[in-house]
Amino acid sequence: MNDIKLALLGSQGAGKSAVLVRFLTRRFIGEYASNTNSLYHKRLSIDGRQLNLEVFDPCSQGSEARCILEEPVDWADGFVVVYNISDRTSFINAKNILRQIRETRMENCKGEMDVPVCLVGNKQDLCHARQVREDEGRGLAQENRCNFQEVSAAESYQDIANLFTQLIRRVMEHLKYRADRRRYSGSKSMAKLINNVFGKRRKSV
Ligand SMILES: Nc1nc2c(ncn2[C@@H]2O[C@H](COP(=O)(O)OP(=O)(O)OP(=O)(O)O)[C@@H](O)[C@H]2O)c(=O)[nH]1
Repeated sequence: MNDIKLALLGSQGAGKSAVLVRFLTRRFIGEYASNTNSLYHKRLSIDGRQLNLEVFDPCSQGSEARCILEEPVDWADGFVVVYNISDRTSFINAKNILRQIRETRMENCKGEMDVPVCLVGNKQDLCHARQVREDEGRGLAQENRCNFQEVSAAESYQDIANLFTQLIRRVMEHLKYRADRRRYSGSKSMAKLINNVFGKRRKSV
């Protein structure tokens, strides 16, 4: 069974809990406690594979709260970064969060392929009050080589289910890549060791 760890990041009130609860329960619940960190668990089957999904929904992060961010950035295998399409400040905050994910990951996992991230523009039902155009969201996602989806946690389940499914697939590929890489560098250093021990002896025969 694979363990997959995701973290949801974004501004206060962007709808992180609403998006996650929609995915986990198919329901929209209007209000959520926002002063605690929550860890959700779910067993899933994707492409015939059984998965243990853990999702970390931290209490809100302001753009200045780098220390709160670093914990989930180290822990998670993939990220959902949520902004509210009717709140430009939340979009700017999402931009900062994407940069911080990139920087923290670059420091910790040198040379690894990009960690899977999905940028989500929530509250699509509030398009009459839109402050962030869809192409701006798409452009930011392209710059950061991540997936992008506009959704409405209030109105629809399917888009949210699709984005989580795609993200989980990318996380599984990423974890496999990391495991293969570790195995490869392990066997390379073993080959080096064998060469060091026996290579010299062979030369002197
Ligand atoms: N119209 C609309 N409102 C939404 C949507 N998603 C969430 N909301 C509302 O936005 C508010 C904030 O939603 P939350 O899910 O608590 O947001 P959050 O990002 O988890 O907020 P914090 O826990 O404070 O960080 C709540 O009043 C939700 O009912 C949506 O798609 N459309």
